[in-house]
Amino acid sequence: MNGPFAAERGADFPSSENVLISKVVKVKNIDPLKFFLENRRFFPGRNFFWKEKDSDFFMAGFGAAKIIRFREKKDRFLELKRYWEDICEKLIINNPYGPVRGTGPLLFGGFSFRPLKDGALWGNFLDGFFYLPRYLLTKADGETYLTVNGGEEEAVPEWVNRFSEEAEGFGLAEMFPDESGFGAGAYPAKGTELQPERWKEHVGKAISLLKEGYGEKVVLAREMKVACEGGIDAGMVLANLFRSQTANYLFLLENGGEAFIGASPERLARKDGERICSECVAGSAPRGKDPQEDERIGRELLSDEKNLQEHRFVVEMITGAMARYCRDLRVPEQPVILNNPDIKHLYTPVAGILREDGAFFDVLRSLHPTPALGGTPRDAALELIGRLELFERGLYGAPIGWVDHRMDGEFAVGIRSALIRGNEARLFAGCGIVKDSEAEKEFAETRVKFRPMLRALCGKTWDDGGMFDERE
Ligand SMILES: C=C(O[C@H]1C=CC=C(C(=O)O)[C@@H]1O)C(=O)O
Ligand SMILES: [Mg+2]
Repeated sequence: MNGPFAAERGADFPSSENVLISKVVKVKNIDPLKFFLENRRFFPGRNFFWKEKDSDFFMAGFGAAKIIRFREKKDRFLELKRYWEDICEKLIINNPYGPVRGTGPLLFGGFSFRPLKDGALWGNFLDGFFYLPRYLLTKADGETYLTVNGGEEEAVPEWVNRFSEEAEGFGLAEMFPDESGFGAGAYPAKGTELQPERWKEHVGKAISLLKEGYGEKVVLAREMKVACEGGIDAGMVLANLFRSQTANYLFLLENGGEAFIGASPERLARKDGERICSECVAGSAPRGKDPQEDERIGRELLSDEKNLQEHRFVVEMITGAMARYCRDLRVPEQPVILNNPDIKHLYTPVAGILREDGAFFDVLRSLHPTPALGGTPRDAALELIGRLELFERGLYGAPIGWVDHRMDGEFAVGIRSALIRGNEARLFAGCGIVKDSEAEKEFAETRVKFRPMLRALCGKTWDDGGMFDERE
């Protein structure tokens, strides 16, 4: 394997010889986000946060009982699956509450979009990066649980109890006292679009190649850089996203001095017992300025041939992949509109019953990347992405989420996301290119997709002027 991190040590599966003890206790109901923001300082660079899409399910992970950071040998999904099964064979679980989703031993993390070629941006995450958290706070079905994972049984640590008592006393607004958001805009920030003209040229090339019959669809993404004097607090960005992106997944994955963060509308797969589901989210339009305009844009999107094409490739592929593993597959015939604060999407849910329990990793592996992030046919699209995209995707557009010892879990697609490092953030946004695409329109679509993260980082977007005119 080439690249600057090739010789790095410790980048593999850690030993799985020891018995793992996982203890679950119910704790007083506390606000998971507040709890996370207040206590992540005890485990610098070793935390994660997850909120499920459209639900009141949260997980906050603190510290690591194990860190799993690996390169692909042959098949990352199956390599991780084997490793996790091995750990799970030696588990002792002390959980008096029965199987509550998201409690007990589980891995949280993400894969890279493809095995990395160049470690410059994503070297610390490698091809897969997961935690078995030392402490895990879970909110599920209105109850709050704490899981403690380690080599021996341990009482609930003092910092958890202390927080429970004090939690009533303050809100998010007190943690981030700033009128323009939870700290957003509190310091000067500068946004730079990286190589926008070159990106449009490459989109033009992709359109020509598709017209020549090279393929049907390819997703091309681009990057922005936001620099903030005085550093970026990933916790503040998370709080801002939490406030604005209520229907989306919310994720933060810390890795030492770096953090991958996002608010994605797109589910890759969710498994709960034998039930499994995925989602087709592709085809986009901006929100209207008032309810009438918004309704009109929605109606037009539902009958717009170019966007319907983008969407159809995703439905065909996901349906085919799920059919290999499921029975009783349910797929609506027509998409509906999925609304986010800045953007509308075409949306089709896909759900079924797994024929073989434990096949979660197999499903993930066959779904990723769907044509919402790769293209059709997959191999031709991936080749084009390699040739035409101007950065390495890493965790952008890749599966991020969790899996437990029953092989239940959930993965989102890591879009509407950013990588934060020191006082700089890299933001990513892409769009589905088909034969009928136009480079300028696709460019405008990526600008809409950057908006939520820009606002969460610096309280401003394109409309506010002044800070986004510089280009590299
Ligand atoms: C690739 C992205 O969005 C995908 C998901 C939904 C809609 C898309 C579209 O309409 O182009 C993209 O396929 C992104 O947000 O970076
Ligand atoms: Mg699109």
